[in-house]
Amino acid sequence: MNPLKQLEAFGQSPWLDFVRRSLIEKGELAAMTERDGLKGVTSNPSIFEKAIGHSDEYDADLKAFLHDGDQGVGALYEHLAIGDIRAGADALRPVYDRTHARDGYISLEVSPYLANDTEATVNEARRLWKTVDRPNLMVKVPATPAGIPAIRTLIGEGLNINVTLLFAISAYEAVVHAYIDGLETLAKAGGDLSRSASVASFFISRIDSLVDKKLDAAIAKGADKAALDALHGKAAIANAKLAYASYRRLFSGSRWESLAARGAQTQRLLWASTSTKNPSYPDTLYVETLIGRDTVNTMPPATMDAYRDHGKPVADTIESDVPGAQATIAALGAAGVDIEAVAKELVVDGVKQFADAFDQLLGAVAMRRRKTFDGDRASFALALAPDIQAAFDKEIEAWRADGRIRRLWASDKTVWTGADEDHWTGWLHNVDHERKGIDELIAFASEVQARGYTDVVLLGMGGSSLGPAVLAETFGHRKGWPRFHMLDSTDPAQVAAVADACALATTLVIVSSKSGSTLEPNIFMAYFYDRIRAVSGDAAGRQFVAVTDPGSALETAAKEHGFGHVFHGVKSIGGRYSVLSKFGLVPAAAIGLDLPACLDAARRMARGCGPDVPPSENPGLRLGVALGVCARHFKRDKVTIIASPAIASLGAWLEQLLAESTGKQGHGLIPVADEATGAPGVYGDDRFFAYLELADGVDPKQRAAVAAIEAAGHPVARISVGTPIDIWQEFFRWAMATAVAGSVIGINPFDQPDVEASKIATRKLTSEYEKSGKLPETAPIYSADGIALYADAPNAKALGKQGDLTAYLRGHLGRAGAGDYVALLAYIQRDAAHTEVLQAARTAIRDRTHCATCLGFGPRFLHSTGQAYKGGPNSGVFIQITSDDAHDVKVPQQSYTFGIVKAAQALGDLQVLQERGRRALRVHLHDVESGLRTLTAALHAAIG
Ligand SMILES: O=P(O)(O)OC[C@H]1O[C@](O)(CO)[C@@H](O)[C@@H]1O
Ligand SMILES: O=C[C@H](O)[C@H](O)COP(=O)(O)O
Repeated sequence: MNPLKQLEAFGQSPWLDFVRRSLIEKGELAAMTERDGLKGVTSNPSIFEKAIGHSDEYDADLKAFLHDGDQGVGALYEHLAIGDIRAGADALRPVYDRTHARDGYISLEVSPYLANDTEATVNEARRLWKTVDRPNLMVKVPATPAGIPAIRTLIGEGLNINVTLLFAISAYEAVVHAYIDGLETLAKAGGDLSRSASVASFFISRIDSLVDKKLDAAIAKGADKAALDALHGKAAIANAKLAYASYRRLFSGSRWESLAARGAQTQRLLWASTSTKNPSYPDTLYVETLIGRDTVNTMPPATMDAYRDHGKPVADTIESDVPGAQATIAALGAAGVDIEAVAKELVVDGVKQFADAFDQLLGAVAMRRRKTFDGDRASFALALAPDIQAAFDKEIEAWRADGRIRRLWASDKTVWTGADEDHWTGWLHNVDHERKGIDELIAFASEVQARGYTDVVLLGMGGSSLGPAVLAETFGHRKGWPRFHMLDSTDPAQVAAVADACALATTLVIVSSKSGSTLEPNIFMAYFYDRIRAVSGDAAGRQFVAVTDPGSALETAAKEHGFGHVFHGVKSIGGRYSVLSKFGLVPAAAIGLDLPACLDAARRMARGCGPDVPPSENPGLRLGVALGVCARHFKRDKVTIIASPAIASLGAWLEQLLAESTGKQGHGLIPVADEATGAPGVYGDDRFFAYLELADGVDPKQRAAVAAIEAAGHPVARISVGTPIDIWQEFFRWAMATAVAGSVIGINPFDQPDVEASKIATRKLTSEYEKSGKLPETAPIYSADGIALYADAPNAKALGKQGDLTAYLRGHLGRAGAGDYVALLAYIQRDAAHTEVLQAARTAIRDRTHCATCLGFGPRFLHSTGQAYKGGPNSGVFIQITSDDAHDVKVPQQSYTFGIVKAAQALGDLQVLQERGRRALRVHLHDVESGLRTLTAALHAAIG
């Protein structure tokens, strides 16, 4: 007779410790119930890892499931695992019915990540129970200190529970008490006790593996070899015998009898971990010795095959020689091996092992999901030199080992500095939310078209304007939709130029400010309202919409002026992360983008970076760790962004995200956007390169330049962006990367403490102006040919007295050394001509000094890179460029002009840079055009 079948006669049920789709689909599982008397199945994360991660049996199902719509990695895993569990349950259903709910179960384990959280375990078990929806499911819950109360609750609710990771008799006894308590609760609630089943999975081989190791260590240290050798391979079986004795004792007595009288089943001991790990032990050791009435032995296929082949069943071996078992445990104690301590260690290790396996499993699913979606078009690769790679790997492992990505998604502020970061993580979850509410925006888009707007102007600063600007530049003017303009400058010429470029009677104005109190959008709004009122009269307000956080002053003003719409932002999303909320979506709607497609792309990345995607497969996390590690450990903090021409505008958005988020407390990333790409030799060792290549718009020269940079050993992140719509993926990827880099660097990536300093200085200057009618003046350190130079005492001293402009500039640039960057901060109109000459100067400076270079137009950069320039590392050498304005423009209802505001902003900015001990020189041009020519000629001469 098949020895497996004989076990039944001895009161033991053989279960299979293995799951695989083909086993069920091909009918093998059902066949085993006949052939081997198989009565149940157990699974665990390691088993699913082997099944799903190492076979292609699930590929077709995964593809089909994804074909119906994008899913997160956790959902994909569950789809596959639950498919198997349901099919397995159905195959075992005849056994369940035949044994009247005593046998015929299949087990599915709750996520091992929750092993130390009672409430989360309870919720997860309930969810799985409901989802699987089979009476012969057992939910596996570990016997950790947090798991035991969960077991009590779940039994009380009538769920079938397989208690896993049991090693200690004390824990086992606590589990039995929890079971009996739970049954009493269930009885009180009128539950059917006879249909409620539970097993207590006592792990066997793992005990021997650890105890044997400890014995070997003791022998190596000089303990009595013969005595200790005799204990090898004995601990687990002895422990099991004592557990079985406890079982007999605990399921007796009046308390139990009254439950039994109501039909309650005992919670059987299930011997798990019964494959022998030490090849010198017989392969059927943990079957032969553990036969007992009312028990289960779950065996992996190899053990089952071995037992079927040469097993020799003997009844009640578990009850033989219990005094001998006690003596073994005592002898182990005398040898310094405390079995309770061993058990504790094994629980911790068991949770870790399953969590590690789960990481691998989810990683494998994530990889398949990515391949299914992206194919070869969208990819992400890091090229890191060996020393950086080693530090990167270490950090990645640290994130994996403590589940930091899950903590990040759970808004655990200790991932960062423990300040108020938990209040600022709304962007993590907002894409789904916006996707659900998309109809409101689609209706708004139809209204924009129906009203026949020719132009749309967005008024806003930093995070409130740069995302929309990327969209407008990337997608261009779409036929049948308004042309897009953006105003984020107080330069009077720029303010007027934007308004003059619009047909004001048919212009839609989007006033975009989260706080609603930012100076610039408010004065832009006043200006545009006046101008539009002049053409549209009292109906002017209808041409305006506001995007702002609920209850802001802007919302109040919008209502007063009869704005067409007020769209709300989300308070827990800071400005620079806000493109994934109405701040990006309202302008996107107004210029005619396919909103569902935008959000689907963003959601794909959000899911790809999800809490269930382990670090090895998580693209946002990997990028963030690379950025953080390079800055923190290798002084490679100049994040140089190179993007395909069609998506080049992403650079300005990335700048504000990276700089304002990370540049503080003397640390951070200095983004370098729109710098001409050069040969490897022009770059210092302080660079990190991010190359965003549009699959449909590859610039071969750029690609070759990046390849040369990579070959020269600089760290490079290569991101392949499939199509322009995929920039929505980049919005999420980089938001995640920034949050992660912030954690690695050790700062709060959601505040901007140093922006406020400039704002305060500016406010002081404008109120002084309102009182006195002028801004404070200091004497220049040099003045000639329509140009004046200003510096505070320390900077003036460092520069010394020089004969001409070129000499001053030479001296100032000479202060930049290895690891420094040079930034041109231009408070002039941002137009193509000005950009071109300043870019040329920038390239020349970079090529000559090998320093990273930045170009910012004021006041725009104040809400972007300005934070890092003041709060980040003191490695900047600044040239501030200001000018007289040929034509100034009045700010309605104020005593000041845009020119005054701009001048006050520049002065305030300079003051703060100087207070922070930055190397800063102000160059004032009396006439912008001729002054710029003189300045750039002098700059070229200074470095020539
Ligand atoms: O949307 P708001 O509140 O007008 O702020 C604009 C910008 O100013 C800052 O608050 C500070 O620069 C940015 O973070 C933000 O994007
Ligand atoms: O329930 C089954 C257990 O998870 C399994 O038997 C553990 O076995 P192992 O120790 O061989 O991993």
